[in-house]
Amino acid sequence: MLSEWLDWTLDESRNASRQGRFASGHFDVSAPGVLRLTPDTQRRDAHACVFSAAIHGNETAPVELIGAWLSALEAGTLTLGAPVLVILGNIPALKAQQRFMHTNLNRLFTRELAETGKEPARARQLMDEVDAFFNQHAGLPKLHYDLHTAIRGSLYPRFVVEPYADTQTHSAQWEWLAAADMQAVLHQHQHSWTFSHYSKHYHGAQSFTFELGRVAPFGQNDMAALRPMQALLASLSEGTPPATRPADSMVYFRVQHELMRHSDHFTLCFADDTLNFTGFAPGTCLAKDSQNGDYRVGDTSLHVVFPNANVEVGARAALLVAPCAPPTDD
Ligand SMILES: O=C(O)CCC(=O)N[C@@H](CCC(=O)O)C(=O)O
Ligand SMILES: [Zn+2]
Repeated sequence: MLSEWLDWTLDESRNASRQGRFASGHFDVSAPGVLRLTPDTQRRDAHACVFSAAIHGNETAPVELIGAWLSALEAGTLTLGAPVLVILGNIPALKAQQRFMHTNLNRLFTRELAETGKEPARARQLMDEVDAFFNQHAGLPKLHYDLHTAIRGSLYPRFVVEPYADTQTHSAQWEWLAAADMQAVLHQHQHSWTFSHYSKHYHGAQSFTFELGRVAPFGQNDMAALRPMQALLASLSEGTPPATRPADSMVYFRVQHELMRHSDHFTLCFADDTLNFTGFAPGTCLAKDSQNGDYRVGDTSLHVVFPNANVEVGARAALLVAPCAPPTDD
């Protein structure tokens, strides 16, 4: 059964069907943690939708959200009208309830990937699945929502990262995101090789990384705050136009600088409980690195997002961002 897929993915010893029917379509499991849903009747407004979760294994709210949405399809309270590829990214990390096992899966989504190991192998498998899905539905507009939660609290608890790529984001997306109660948007300034970037860069999909609150164990997420987001997933999967709200009801930031960890002796100069989007005045020291020296804010204030001193050497330790104007119409 469809709603058992999540449990079955986590417990491969259990028997579950690899394909079958539900009220408004059929499903098949094409790889572990990869579920393809095909509608009996495709609606005119349908997108080819990719909904992914658990690219980081300890981010459980998106898994609960996908679970609730699958249950509605199973119960027939929601009708599938668009093809959807559902992905649970890092299954060993999801079982272990940790961000990753060996390396951060969400930095590996490039066709030039040279690394070997379990997470690189999983990244290759997921890229192949996305390629096959978008090729199968080449006549439809493409969309990928990669659902996450953030490690720390945030001045804007729900926000999206817009990956950097040539494809322009349609103005309707901002209105849908605002209606889904996203509070902020962060435009990336360079290629980042995340999963959402993969779909945008290689397939021209409308694509975002969503941060849906703060990391918490299963059962401890504030799912009430995610009802508007669930409504957006529901509309997209029904193939009906999503609710809208003015785009300028969200605040917008652009990445100015990616703060990298260059050495073993790397520290951030602010408290561990500093909220995402906290601003720092010109001249403030933000990081100390024995290899790279101190990093200080330049002439204009910067806000810090995803600060994490414990990343691998050579990895991103924070995004430094500045406010920008809301996008204008297409
Ligand atoms: O809270 C944090 O520090 C990390 C949350 C998270 O996993 N964020 C994504 C953002 C991806 C992007 O930049 O588009 C990540 O770091 O992979
Ligand atoms: Zn994440």
